[in-house]
Amino acid sequence: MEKRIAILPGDGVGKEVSRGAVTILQAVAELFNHKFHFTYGEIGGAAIDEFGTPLPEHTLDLCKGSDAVLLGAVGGPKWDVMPGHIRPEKGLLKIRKELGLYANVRPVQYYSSISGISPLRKEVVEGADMVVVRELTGGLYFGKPSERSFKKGEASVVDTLYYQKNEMERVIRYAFELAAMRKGKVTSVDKANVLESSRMWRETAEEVAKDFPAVQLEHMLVDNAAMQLIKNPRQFDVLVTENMFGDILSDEASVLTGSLGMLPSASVSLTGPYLYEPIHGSAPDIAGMNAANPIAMILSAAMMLRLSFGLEEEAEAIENAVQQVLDAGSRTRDIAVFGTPFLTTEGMVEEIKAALLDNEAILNIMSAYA
Ligand SMILES: NC(=O)c1ccc[n+]([C@@H]2O[C@H](COP(=O)([O-])OP(=O)(O)OC[C@H]3O[C@@H](n4cnc5c(N)ncnc54)[C@H](O)[C@@H]3O)[C@@H](O)[C@H]2O)c1
Ligand SMILES: CC(C)[C@H](C(=O)O)[C@@H](O)C(=O)O
Ligand SMILES: [Mg+2]
Repeated sequence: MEKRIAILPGDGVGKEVSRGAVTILQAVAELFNHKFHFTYGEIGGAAIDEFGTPLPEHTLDLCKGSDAVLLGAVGGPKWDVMPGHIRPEKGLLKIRKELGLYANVRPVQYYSSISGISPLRKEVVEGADMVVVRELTGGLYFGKPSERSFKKGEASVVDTLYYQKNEMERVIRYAFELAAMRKGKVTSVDKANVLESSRMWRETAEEVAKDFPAVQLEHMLVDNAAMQLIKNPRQFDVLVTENMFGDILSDEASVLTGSLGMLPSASVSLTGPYLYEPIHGSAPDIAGMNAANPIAMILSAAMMLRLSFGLEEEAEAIENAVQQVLDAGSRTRDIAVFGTPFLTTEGMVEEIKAALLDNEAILNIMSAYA
């Protein structure tokens, strides 16, 4: 198979983890005899520095002309003080809007070999397996009016939570389709006791549910959902929710796995290429230190192979390699028990690559950690 993949490393650890994902994809191409053409584009702070805008036209064109897009992360303190309120994050919001990426799919998978890393008790997190489906091109992030150019000292400010019904309908439908292939339950998360938009969200969920008689629908208020996620995470299958609620709940859900560095995502559209990115940010506190966990990015690449290219076996090969190195005891700092040895970003990528290319290699890793 021959595919064009746009790589947008972005800022901070985004650059380090996307290098890792490309290494793994090259190994997959070699192993399974595919041709992946990687073309690099700028986004976020890196694009501001070079072109004065967080999403240059040529980056957008590159993405539109590719079969899939892999994105690292954007942002960092360097650009928090930019004049004219040019923010790296605006590039991310714009690419999501321009590519029509209406649903952001964030699987939260429990790995038994690193269960000790979560601050939650093993009995609570064991077996947790859910997907957060986050609406991605509407809601509070995109509603107008919005005073994105708030200036210090102003006495009032406005952000707007706006949705058209069809924007709710398509993402909720996606969640139901996903649940029908999984455990058959959708938890629709809203704030219907306060927000009018949430009342429409609830009504829409009820309407979509009629087309999926085998899928159970429950409604949950977002504040309760935040609590239930860490109290009893096994109750969840697919959660579907507004843009900002989904942003917050998915970072929270990463605590079940032990680290933000473990959670991949896929953003799907009705027409153009899908975009894949870890859910974490540019991690300025560890950027440039070869310390980031590349697994979220590598698992995002696996999601790309499965969802965009239909390469199920290849996706599974990556996921199995990740599972194997974790089972064998390989750790980056974020998932290492305090005081125990850990690998660099590159070290982890090399071990995953070795596991992918040669199952024998994993035995050597295991003996090294024994
Ligand atoms: N999709 C994106 O591009 C994205 C997502 C979130 C935040 N951001 C941006 O990133 C910048 C920093 O934001 P933040 O600090 O709130 O969130 P962050 O996700 O960058 O980091 C939060 C914490 O998680 C850790 N972490 C994140 N990814 C990790 C990884 N792969 N391995 C190990 N540890 C990891 C960081 O070290 C930090 O302690 C901001 O500018 C923010 O806007 C971008
Ligand atoms: C950087 C920011 C705009 C972004 C978001 O809120 O969508 C991030 O937190 C994410 O989760 O991808
Ligand atoms: Mg986020």
